[in-house]
Amino acid sequence: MTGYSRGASKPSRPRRPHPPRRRTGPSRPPVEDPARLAALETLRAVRQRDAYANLVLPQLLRERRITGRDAALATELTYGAARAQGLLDAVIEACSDRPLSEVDGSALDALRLGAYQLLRTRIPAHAAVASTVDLVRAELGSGIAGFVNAVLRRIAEQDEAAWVDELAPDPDTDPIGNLAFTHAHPRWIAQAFAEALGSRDEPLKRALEADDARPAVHLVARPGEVSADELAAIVGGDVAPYSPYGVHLEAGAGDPGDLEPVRERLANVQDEGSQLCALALTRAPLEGGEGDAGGGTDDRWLDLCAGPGGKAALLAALVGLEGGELIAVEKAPHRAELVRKITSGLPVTVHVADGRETDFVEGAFDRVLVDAPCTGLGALRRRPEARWRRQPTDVGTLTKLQHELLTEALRLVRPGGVVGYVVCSPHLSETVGVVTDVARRTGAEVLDAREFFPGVPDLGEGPHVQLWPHLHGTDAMFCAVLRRPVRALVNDGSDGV
Ligand SMILES: C[S@@+](CC[C@H](N)C(=O)[O-])C[C@H]1O[C@@H](n2cnc3c(N)ncnc32)[C@H](O)[C@@H]1O
Repeated sequence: MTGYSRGASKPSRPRRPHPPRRRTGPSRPPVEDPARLAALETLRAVRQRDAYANLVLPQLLRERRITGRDAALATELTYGAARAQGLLDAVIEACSDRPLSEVDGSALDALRLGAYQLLRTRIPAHAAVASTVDLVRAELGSGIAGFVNAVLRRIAEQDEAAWVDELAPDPDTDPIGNLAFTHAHPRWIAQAFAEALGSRDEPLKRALEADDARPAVHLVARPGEVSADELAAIVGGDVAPYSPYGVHLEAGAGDPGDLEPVRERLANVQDEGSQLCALALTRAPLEGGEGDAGGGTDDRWLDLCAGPGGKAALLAALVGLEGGELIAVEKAPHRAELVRKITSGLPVTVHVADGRETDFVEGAFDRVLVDAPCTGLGALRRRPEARWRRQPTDVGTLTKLQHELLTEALRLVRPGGVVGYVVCSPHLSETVGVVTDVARRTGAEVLDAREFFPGVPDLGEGPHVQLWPHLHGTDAMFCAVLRRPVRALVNDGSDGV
């Protein structure tokens, strides 16, 4: 399986002038190629035990003291091969004498690593093939090395563009499938992007292209501690275009966790889109005067899905400057612990609880953030293997939870208070679908969220905001802002969904 549905137009296989040569005999001693070995082992962990490449690889690099150019090479090859997996698999399958399901898993990892070097890097073909084959021979023996050598040599016969031309679905009959293949996305995800963008041509192409590139790391300066200008000067980055607290680092600038301001808790790693969505919640005007129940206050904020705590830290720093406090709720205990760590020193109380079943009284908060669990289709750039792991069936389970959390948030906010609903996904079921339905059922007022993203261009027709990598340089975050009416909330008795 390659992850692409090519339907009736399954391509003919290329000619194979050289049948695979099977080598036998004694294995060579282990190769001295720490970068590729680390990449191969990470790809194996991703395949075998559903590991996350961006957790496994940094740990391997640290343990083996792999630094500098070797670390950069290992990172490029691992994340690149994980991201492009479906495209690579289609090419590998076209060059193999057996279906992928019959290829040994470890050999497949090596083939992905080799194919990525051949198709998507400037590493000379002979070096890409030889280094991969050496690794396989040392790790798996000469027999498998011969097979890998034969497949990689066939892949090397043409470049990525030629393979795409040969294997991608016809752009005239299946434009979305063609763009999905070309930019290494599963078709259903490209389809979801197309629906959110209202386009199956140039905007979709630009969105998928940007989503396939390595993202820059963004930092957020902690309000009240350091300004974005100061942070940019300290870390050698650029002040972000839209977030007053944001700083962009150069791609490949090393581990941001090693930066002194991050170690000293003056700054955190946080995508600029996440910063903007958290800030939107703080910018929406509240209603209700001193005489109203709970009215006139703005000092008790709630983050209903807080882990690992990036937005909680930003919100807490801001509410803290005004003498208020943030309550952070997180269901998973280990993620609640991360919230405690990242918000230490800030006015935050962390509760381990299900956000749908807390002990808080109705109307207890002035502002509530629901940064709901979601498919994460908006942050695929940052999670290399995620696009091939997520399934369309994940969407239904998540939208049910999203409905329930947003409904509860509207109960917990005071009349006249505001709720920010945020997901890191452009999938319409998780975004507009959830908000429209909950607003209809509860009678909550949907505000024009674009007003709370000052200076940010290309925000479309509103009232919700959908950010995009190709338009804003951020993750594809979605943000809606709802206000609980000063009159009572409607309860239509249904559980939603
Ligand atoms: C998108 S993440 C939140 C990211 C976070 N706001 C940040 O900026 O770092 C969603 C979080 O919700 C948590 N979660 C899932 N189901 C939940 C529930 N029923 N109640 C509360 N938290 C939940 C997940 O464990 C996850 O940590």
